[in-house]
This record gives sequence, C-alpha cells and structure tokens, in this order.
Amino acid sequence: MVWTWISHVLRAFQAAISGLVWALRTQRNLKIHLLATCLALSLGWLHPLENWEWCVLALAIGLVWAAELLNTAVETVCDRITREPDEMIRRAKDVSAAAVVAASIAALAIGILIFT
Ligand SMILES: Nc1ncnc2c1ncn2[C@@H]1O[C@H](COP(=O)(O)OP(=O)(O)OP(=O)(O)O)[C@@H](O)[C@H]1O
Repeated sequence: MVWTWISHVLRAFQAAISGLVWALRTQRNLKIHLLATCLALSLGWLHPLENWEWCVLALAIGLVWAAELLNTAVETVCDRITREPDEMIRRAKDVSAAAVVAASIAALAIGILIFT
C-alpha cells in the first residue's frame, strides 16, 4: 500500500523532471531565467541576506519559473491544436506570455528592493 503510493509519487516526480529538462532544452526564455536565477543566488551569497529576504527571493524565483513553465505548456498545447493563424490561439498565447511578464516584473521589483 505505502510502496504503491511511494512509487506513484516517484513516477509523478520523474515526469515533472522530464518536463523540466525538455523545457530547458527547447525554450530560450527558460535558459535566460536559469541565468537570472544563478545571478540572483550569487548576489544573495555575496550580499548576505536575512532569512525573510531569502524566502521572498525564493518565492520570486519560483513564481517566474512556474509562469514560464505554464506558458510553455500552453504554447505546446496551442501548437498541437493548430499552427495556422488563429485568433483564439493568438489570445491564449498572448495572455500566457503576459503572465510571465507580470511574474518577471514582480521578481525584478523584489530584486531591486532586496539588493539596493
Ligand atoms: N497559431 C497562431 N495564430 C495566431 N497568432 C499566433 C499563433 N502562434 C503564435 N502566434 C503569435 O505569436 C506570438 C509568439 O508565439 P510563439 O508560439 O512563437 O511563442 P514564442 O515566441 O515561443 O513565445 P515565448 O517567447 O513566450 O516562448 C504569440 O504570443 C501570438 O501573438
């Protein structure tokens, strides 16, 4: 019973890692987020932060990664539906991209407030 549950959780985790690796290989923006994440963590290491500042930084980084990964999922489903010009696909992709922009602006503001 417990082993079935553990193997289920491990399989779900393996699928998530596989999705993350695929997204990192194929999405240029995620490579930029990876670079920005390394930069933010290095700055935090050089410029000692309070515990609560690390918490806020971790939330900001997680928010941007989650938004970009969901944007990638939306784009992938949209491309599966059609690659022909389509008004609803354009809207879905634009709104999904706007979520990334919103998360990135919030993360940038948090970075400025913490590091300056
Ligand atoms: N099938 C489509 N019909 C209409 N507009 C589309 C379509 N596919 C893409 N677009 C438009 O092109 C934009 C970029 O879409 P694309 O799928 O190329 O994303 P991308 O360049 O990989 O985006 P991101 O940089 O967020 O990963 C969309 O936001 C949308 O405005």
